[in-house]
Amino acid sequence: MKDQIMAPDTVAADIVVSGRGVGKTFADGSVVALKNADFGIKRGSFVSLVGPSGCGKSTLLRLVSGLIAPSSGAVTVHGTPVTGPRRDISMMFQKATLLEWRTALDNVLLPTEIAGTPTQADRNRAMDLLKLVGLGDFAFSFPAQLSGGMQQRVALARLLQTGADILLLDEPFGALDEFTRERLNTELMRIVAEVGATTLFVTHNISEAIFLADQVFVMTSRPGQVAKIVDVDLDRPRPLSIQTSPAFNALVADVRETLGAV
Ligand SMILES: Nc1ncnc2c1ncn2[C@@H]1O[C@H](COP(=O)(O)OP(=O)(O)OP(=O)(O)O)[C@@H](O)[C@H]1O
Repeated sequence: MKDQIMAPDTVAADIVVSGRGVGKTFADGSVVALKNADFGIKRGSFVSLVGPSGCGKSTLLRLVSGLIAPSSGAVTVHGTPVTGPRRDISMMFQKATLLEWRTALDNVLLPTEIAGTPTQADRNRAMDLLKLVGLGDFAFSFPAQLSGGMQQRVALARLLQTGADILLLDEPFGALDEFTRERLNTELMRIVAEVGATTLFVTHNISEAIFLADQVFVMTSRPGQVAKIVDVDLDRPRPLSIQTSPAFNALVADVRETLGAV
C-alpha cells in the first residue's frame, strides 16, 4: 500500500492513461467538480475509483473518454492528449441502453455498424463475445426477453466489440441485485484479464472496488482530487470468499479511513 500519490512520470513507460493537474469546472464556474487531479493508470491494470457522491468520479471518467474537455491540466492516453472520443477507449454505464428492436447479437454489432459494414468476421467476433459473457444461447433474443443482468452482459459484449483496450465502467452493475452483481463482478475480472484491457471502474461500494482492483483511487469530496492510491496486493484469481480474509478487511479499513479523513 502507498501513502503517497504515484507521480505519473515514475512509471511512465507502463502508464497508458495519465492525468496532470486535471481540473473541471461546470456551469458559470460555480461548480468545481475536479481540481488538480493527478493520476496514472498502468497498462492492463484494473483501477477502481471510489469517493463520496458528487466528488467527480463520473466527471473523471468522461474526461478520460473525451466526452468532455478539462478546464485545466490534461488527460493523456497512450502518450497523446485526449481531445475527443477515440477508438481505443470505450465506456459503459449503469443502464445498458440496448436498442429494443434489435437482437442481442445485433446490439453487440452496433459499434461495428457505426464504423462501417460488418463482415462475417465481425459477426463471428460478436457471437464469440456473447459466449464470453455467457449469453451464447441468447444471441437472437430481444432485450425485453432478457433480465437486467443479462442486458448488462450484452452491454459488456458490445463494449468489447469496439476492440478498445481501455474500458471505462461507470457503476455498470449498480442497478442489479447483489447476487447478480457479485456474479458479474467475478466474470468481469475473468473477461478483462482474458482480453488484456486496462480498466477504470467507478463504484460506491468499497468491497467491490477492492475485490476487483489492482489499485483503488480514493477521491476527496468536491472539488475532487485523488487523495490516496491503495494498492491491492491480493492474488488472482480471487474467490468471493477472499472478502472475509484479514488482508481484505485491512484494505477496506484503509479505504474507509481515507474516506473518513477526507
Ligand atoms: N454537466 C454538468 N453541469 C453542471 N454540473 C455538473 C455537470 N456534471 C457534473 N456536475 C457536477 O459536478 C460534480 C461532480 O459530479 P460527478 O457526477 O462527476 O460526481 P460523482 O462522484 O460521479 O457522483 P455520484 O457518486 O453521485 O454519481 C457534482 O457536483 C455535479 O453536480
